[in-house]
Amino acid sequence: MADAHDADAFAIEPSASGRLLCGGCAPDDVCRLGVEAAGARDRDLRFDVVCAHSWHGGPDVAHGGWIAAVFDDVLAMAALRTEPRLVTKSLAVEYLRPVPVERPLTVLARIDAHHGRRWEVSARMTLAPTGPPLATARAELRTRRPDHFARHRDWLVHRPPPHQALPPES
Ligand SMILES: CCCCCCCC/C=C\CCCCCCCC(=O)SCCNC(=O)CCNC(=O)[C@H](O)C(C)(C)COP(=O)(O)OP(=O)(O)OC[C@H]1O[C@@H](n2cnc3c(N)ncnc32)[C@H](O)[C@@H]1OP(=O)(O)O
Repeated sequence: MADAHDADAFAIEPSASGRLLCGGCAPDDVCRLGVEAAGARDRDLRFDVVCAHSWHGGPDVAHGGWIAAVFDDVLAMAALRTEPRLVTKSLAVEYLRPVPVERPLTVLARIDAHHGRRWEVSARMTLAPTGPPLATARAELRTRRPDHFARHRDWLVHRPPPHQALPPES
């Protein structure tokens, strides 16, 4: 994991059990969103996904934010095999049918195009093992510039949180 002095050394590496996990999930070696990589099929990466009841938004149906987060995760993973230093630039989700909680789901994700730092990726979510789409997503990813996190920290250091701001001059 990157330390405070070299945030740009941050890159996803397989966890103890071989999973590719984000920085928040890696210490516990489990994806809190319920996403498990399940292999490749033609151009698609396949993921087994279950929405825990705690992520419900309506009665026994998934919160749309959980669906978007799952897509963000799998779309990054689709490109991660080639490029470990990515960020999401844009993400568009189509919510087509309610997504049930506590039901096995399948998500297929693929790279549609790649030019330089720019990646276009897409994914679809169905009931497992297949069926009509419940939701689909498209995203544009960027390969991070080498100083991405350092630039962010430099930018932030000049914008302290309000309680640290200097009192107004009397
Ligand atoms: C938190 C990171 C996690 C990464 C993990 C990924 C690996 C996956 C791993 C494992 C499986 C788990 C999956 C998890 C997946 C999660 C993926 C995410 O959700 S990533 C988080 C959400 N996305 C962002 O935080 C991007 C925020 N946006 C940006 O940083 C920029 O807009 C960016 C890089 C997308 C722009 O790229 P350009 O190529 O279009 O343009 P340019 O020239 O680089 O920058 C344009 C302007 O944006 C600002 N900007 C760009 N980068 C900046 C930076 N680092 N700090 C401050 N400002 C920046 C500056 O104003 C700049 O203009 P001036 O250079 O000043 O003229």
